[in-house]
Amino acid sequence: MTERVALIGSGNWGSAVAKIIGRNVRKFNHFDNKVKMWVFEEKVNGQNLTEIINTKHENVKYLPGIQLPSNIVACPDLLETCRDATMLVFVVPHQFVTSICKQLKGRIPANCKAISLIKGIDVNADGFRLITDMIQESLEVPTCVLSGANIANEVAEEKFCETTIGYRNRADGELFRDIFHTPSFRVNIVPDVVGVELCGALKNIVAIGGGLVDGLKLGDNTKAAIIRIGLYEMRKFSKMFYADVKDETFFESCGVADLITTCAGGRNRKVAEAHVTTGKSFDQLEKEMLNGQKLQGTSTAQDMYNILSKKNLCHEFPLMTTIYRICYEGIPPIRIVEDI
Ligand SMILES: NC(=O)C1=CN([C@@H]2O[C@H](COP(=O)(O)OP(=O)(O)OC[C@H]3O[C@@H](n4cnc5c(N)ncnc54)[C@H](O)[C@@H]3O)[C@@H](O)[C@H]2O)C=CC1
Ligand SMILES: O=C(CO)COP(=O)(O)O
Repeated sequence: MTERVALIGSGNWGSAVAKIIGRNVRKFNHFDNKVKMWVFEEKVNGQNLTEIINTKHENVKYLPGIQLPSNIVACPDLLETCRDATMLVFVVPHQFVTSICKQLKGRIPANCKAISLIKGIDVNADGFRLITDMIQESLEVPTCVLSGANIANEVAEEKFCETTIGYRNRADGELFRDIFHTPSFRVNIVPDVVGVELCGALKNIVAIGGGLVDGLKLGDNTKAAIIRIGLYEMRKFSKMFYADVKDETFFESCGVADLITTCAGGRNRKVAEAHVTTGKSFDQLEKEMLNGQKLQGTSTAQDMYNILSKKNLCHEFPLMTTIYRICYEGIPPIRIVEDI
């Protein structure tokens, strides 16, 4: 059977993986060579971003300077992008997934499989859900996850790194590995969707902590302590809510490696550092510094705080709780070391 891949999202990470997927589908006979990529349409210098991508083969706004393969076709219509797909790659900021799933519900082929590259969780009045569960339940498609130490610009420049795919069904994990694995983007597949996904979501909160430490000029030992305590709280939270999460997962690229890279070079780190040095709010800095890209760590800190406070568990997660309070209650950033 010929598989047809559709990409849902075209930001910084979405565009970097488009480069990989566009090349990889050409290497195998079991993939259609054309890959449609849904673009949230916007004007860039008066021109539609989809038109720019389809003529210049470059996402000039979200991944400038990187050539995309010509078989990546930008499409502004979500339903048209996914109409005949058999493999859906979700790669949008997590706040947009609910509305995307609502639009796609009942409108995709029955034999579809999905993978989420999204780092975040979904919190509502009843509790919280993994993004993979949300996709799987609303679209009724088996859903894997991909997460790792993968700063998009470095991946797009083909600097070596690793990543982790979590699968429920091994055949799906292997099929998705085919479209992502390259010599410079090494994929390991593991049977722990929940562990891989929670690592990716929760490390963004710790990355805010890493940036606060940088802004306060507390040094490398303090940063390492934040990373260690963060890893501990990530594992504790994951196992508290999902007893089957595996310890080994925290040693994969999605675990300790992603924590290290994001605390060194990610957007969450950069904006948190600027929050300390300028005193400006995270929302304002996101607009000023990221040119349309989205921060995930602050809203995930809020999501996690909502979960913990409802269950009277904040005292068991002092780092995550303090990061929330710095972001949303305005307590002084130095409390990151005083309150843990
Ligand atoms: N950028 C990176 O280095 C990495 C990002 N990720 C994760 O990938 C996911 C996607 O992030 P990026 O591709 O970096 O996105 P981004 O933050 O670069 O870009 C934001 C995207 O959201 C779109 N958008 C804006 N308003 C929208 C709306 N109302 N509805 C739908 N889309 C809208 C924009 O058009 C743009 O494509 C996130 O969960 C992120 O944590 C994971 C690994 C690396
Ligand atoms: O997830 C990432 C790297 O693996 C990117 O992190 P930021 O969103 O903080 O840039």
